[in-house]
Amino acid sequence: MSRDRLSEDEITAGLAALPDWRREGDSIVRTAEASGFPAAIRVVDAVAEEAERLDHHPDIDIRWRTLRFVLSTHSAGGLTALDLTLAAAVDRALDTHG
Ligand SMILES: C[C@H](O)[C@H](O)[C@H]1CNC2=NC(N)=NC(=O)C2=N1
Repeated sequence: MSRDRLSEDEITAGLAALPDWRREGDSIVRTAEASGFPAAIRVVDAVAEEAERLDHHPDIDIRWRTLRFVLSTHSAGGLTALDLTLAAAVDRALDTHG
């Protein structure tokens, strides 16, 4: 998958399909509450599997059962298609394990 930076139009279109994510500068961010701390860790574990598969890794803040994911492509200095793909994987992990 391309690690080229997305255009503003591509970012807008991508975020339309990811309603739980918001833009924060050169990143996209989602905060979510799991049912408890063990569930939050299961979400992170599932995201870790997918991040390894994609070779693309989120910044994650864990505070008890509140998770905050910050996605950007560090090597590109902004957002790429990989961030949208990883965002969808985070959404699935939260649906399944959160
Ligand atoms: C060598 C390896 O492909 C790179 O270091 C990858 C690993 N995971 C990564 N994750 C993110 N979010 N951005 C990157 O630029 C990045 N680079």
